Amino acid sequence: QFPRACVTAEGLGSAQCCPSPSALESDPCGARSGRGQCVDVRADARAHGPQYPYDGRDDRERWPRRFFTRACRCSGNFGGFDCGGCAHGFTGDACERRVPVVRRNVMQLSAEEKRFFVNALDQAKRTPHPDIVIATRRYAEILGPDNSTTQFQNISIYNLFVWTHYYSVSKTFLGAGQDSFGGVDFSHEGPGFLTWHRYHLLQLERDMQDMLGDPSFALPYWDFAIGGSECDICTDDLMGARSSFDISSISSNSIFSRWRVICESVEEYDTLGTICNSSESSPIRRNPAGNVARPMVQRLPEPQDVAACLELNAFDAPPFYSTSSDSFRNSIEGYSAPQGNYDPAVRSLHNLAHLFLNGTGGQTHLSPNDPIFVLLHTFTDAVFDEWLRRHAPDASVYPLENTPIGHNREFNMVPFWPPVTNAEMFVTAAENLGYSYEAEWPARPLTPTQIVTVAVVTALIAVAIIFAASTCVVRSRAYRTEGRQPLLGDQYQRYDDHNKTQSVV
Ligand SMILES: O=C(O)c1cc2cc(O)c(O)cc2[nH]1
Ligand SMILES: [Cu+2]
Repeated sequence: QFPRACVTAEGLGSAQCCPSPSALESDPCGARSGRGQCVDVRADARAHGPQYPYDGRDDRERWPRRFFTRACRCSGNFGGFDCGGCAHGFTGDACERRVPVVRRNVMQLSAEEKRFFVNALDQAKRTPHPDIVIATRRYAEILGPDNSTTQFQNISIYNLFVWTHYYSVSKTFLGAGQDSFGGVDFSHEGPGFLTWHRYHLLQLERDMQDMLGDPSFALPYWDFAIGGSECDICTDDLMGARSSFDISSISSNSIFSRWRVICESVEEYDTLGTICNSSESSPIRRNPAGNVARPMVQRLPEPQDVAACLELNAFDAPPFYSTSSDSFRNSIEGYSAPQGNYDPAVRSLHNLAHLFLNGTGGQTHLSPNDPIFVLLHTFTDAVFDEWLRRHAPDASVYPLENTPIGHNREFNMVPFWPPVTNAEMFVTAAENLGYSYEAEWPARPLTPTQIVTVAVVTALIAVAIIFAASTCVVRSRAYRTEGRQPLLGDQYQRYDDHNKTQSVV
């Protein structure tokens, strides 16, 4: 994805993408007013893991340098591909004013807020992106036959969100007649899973803010860790109920029954070496809890699964892949159990929520076509943010090298523009990224040490109470025994006193 202003044959030839924020004058990146500067794009050259064995065969290696080597870097609170906009959470001519962007539980929105959100998504599905276009061919074929046209297309704001995900997971084309290579994923099965999806949501949220003219617009989230086999957001006031006529379709009362998916012809792209374009095809398919062949994915994650993964101390662990154990990232992504142990049969948390949907939302090349993707991923990002908050990690906790290609700390996330590294998203949202979550987290489960401590303290207290009570009983018995053998004089004295009191009354 690149700015429309950059994808002319001339622009690609120069390998520079530094547009001017004002259409009236040439002022790359708004440098004259101090908004930003046109700089060389740095791309990570450190070793990646063994999963990807090629070099130079894929446009996404050392992203985005195959296409452009110079881009805008914005100063202060300025932002955007030409520095004509503001960083997230800022507004005003000089981007000097903070605006709160608070992501809330979608189930707690009022009826009017729900309607507004659904309509805003539908507007994003229909509104062409004002600035960004998508490549529909690999770089080798990006110029048209006359060498003056280029293979890019306009796309709607929401479909761009779908396309970026597809592009990041697509296979490497190795040539006509050869199988494409599928052991590559620039946004899943590695530490970049959380940072990539965080930026993906930020881009959609920002595009929708601009579309709505409201810099405080916030995407809500779906707390999918509610257990059971009910999709609580699958109602016609939110993501659409089940159709009464087709178990895998959305009810015609929901606007989402009219949505059509993009990027469906994945076999064609992989055999011909083409790329998904903005053409829409069939409706969204969804059949929550309906995968009869896989009982394991018929129930949503449990609240304690979230509590358990938040307890994991290590952000990620070698080999920084979908096989990692004791990795917070692999647990929330859902390839290992919430407690951290890797088991190839397990699907938990984020992955389980995808597979539970059993349809468009459960296939990586298509999943964002179902708008539930947005809410599923804001929740995943909320858990990531809570982990960052509790564990306060240093930047060095994110691995610098030997992760699967695309996932090293300084790698520019594919295919975002302007370039943004995984490291830039490995920070707490409220303080650094201009948005926050309104969320409550399930109580932390006790550790074995804490359980033993509580048991010992409880036992000691019980012993103390029993000891005190038995001492009292023994003493009062002794007292009463003494009282039954009084001195004779004493006894008459007490009897007298009693009578006196009575006579006064
Ligand atoms: O099989 C999985 O675990 C699985 C499916 C799926 C779909 C998707 O869109 C994701 O982002 C992840 C994912 N994992
Ligand atoms: Cu996902």
